[in-house]
Amino acid sequence: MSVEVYYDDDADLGLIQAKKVAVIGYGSQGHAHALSLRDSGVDVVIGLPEGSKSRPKAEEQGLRVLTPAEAAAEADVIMILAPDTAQRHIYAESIAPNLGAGKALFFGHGFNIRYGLIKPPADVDVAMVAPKGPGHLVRRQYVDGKGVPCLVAVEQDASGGALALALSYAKGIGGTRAGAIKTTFTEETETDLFGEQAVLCGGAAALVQTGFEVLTEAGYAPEVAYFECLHELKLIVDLMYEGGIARMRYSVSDTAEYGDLSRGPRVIDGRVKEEMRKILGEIQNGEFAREWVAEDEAGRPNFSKWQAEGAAHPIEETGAKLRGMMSWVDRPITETA
Ligand SMILES: NC(=O)C1=CN([C@@H]2O[C@H](COP(=O)(O)OP(=O)(O)OC[C@H]3O[C@@H](n4cnc5c(N)ncnc54)[C@H](OP(=O)(O)O)[C@@H]3O)[C@@H](O)[C@H]2O)C=CC1
Ligand SMILES: CC[C@](O)(C(C)=O)C(=O)O
Ligand SMILES: [Mg+2]
Ligand SMILES: [Mg+2]
Repeated sequence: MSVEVYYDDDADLGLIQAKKVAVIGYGSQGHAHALSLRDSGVDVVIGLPEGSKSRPKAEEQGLRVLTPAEAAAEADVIMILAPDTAQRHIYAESIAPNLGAGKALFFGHGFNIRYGLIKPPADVDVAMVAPKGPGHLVRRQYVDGKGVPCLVAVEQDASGGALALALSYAKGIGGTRAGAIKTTFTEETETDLFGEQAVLCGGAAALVQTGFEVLTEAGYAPEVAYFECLHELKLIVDLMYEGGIARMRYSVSDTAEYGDLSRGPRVIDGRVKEEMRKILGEIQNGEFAREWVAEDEAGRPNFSKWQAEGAAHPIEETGAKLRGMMSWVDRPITETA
């Protein structure tokens, strides 16, 4: 199945420059979109509740901050970049009363549309510009003249120009420098959730922690285990990022490559693949979404417990000590890039 990929030359920045954009939320993605759109010549206003701790951060960057309702009322394009679990409440209270024909509602991830938590009226454009990377790197890459690839999708095209507007927005945050792939809200939501659960966040973190545990429980030094299982992973993944798995295999020793080819499939075996399929099934049938919404409504008891357990894992203490000796590694995340 071939996909359509759009680059800078396929997108007209003038379309988004002609609109007023409200970015609701000023966290990981919100600050990146707002600052990069502003630097791309777009009129941006931020929507945050009174008392939000993000307000001073946005104001320090010279951005105008209103309440979400005021920002939505002023804007032609409303991009919701608040947490997925908060979006339906923000939409009901602040955005829906300020939507009208000719406006566009944008998302950075399709969760609320895919699972029917937000149902916009038929007379507005509904589109998505979803960067395939963490917000702080979206901003850092934009500033460095690079870009993080995006997925773009149109759920409702009331104006007839929703895709062109989404591509224009993607250009404004650097996405079309790397490539914007046209997809659907369903494909973005399901693949994004699968990727972060099974591979990028859940799978990778569990792999690293388990490798560290196996080595330290066998009596090896935590520092050696940290360098082996976490620090070097970035260097190995950098080679994959630059030239695929083949380039990583070209660069490592034959001994490593033989170990990779012969032992890798024993670690990530048929049982792991079957579990990945189950996880995908829970995403597709809505079970994960229902569980996550209920967990959030209950005050996130499991989330908080697991978060604390992760922070207390011995790999964190070892890593903090070692990273403290490498000033170039411990690069703080900022809201300005
Ligand atoms: N994190 C990422 O890199 C990626 C995220 N996405 C998607 O982008 C969207 C935003 O995620 P992310 O950037 O992680 O979110 P964050 O958790 O980083 O952002 C939270 C921001 O939203 C604000 N906020 C919280 N509640 C409200 C409210 N009721 N009204 C207005 N603002 C509110 C917070 O303010 P305060 O400081 O007061 O709490 C903060 O500024 C999600 O849809 C996510 O799936 C997509 C790709 C990658
Ligand atoms: C991988 C996690 C992510 O999907 C992302 C940075 O792309 C997210 O939701 O934060
Ligand atoms: Mg993602
Ligand atoms: Mg995600």
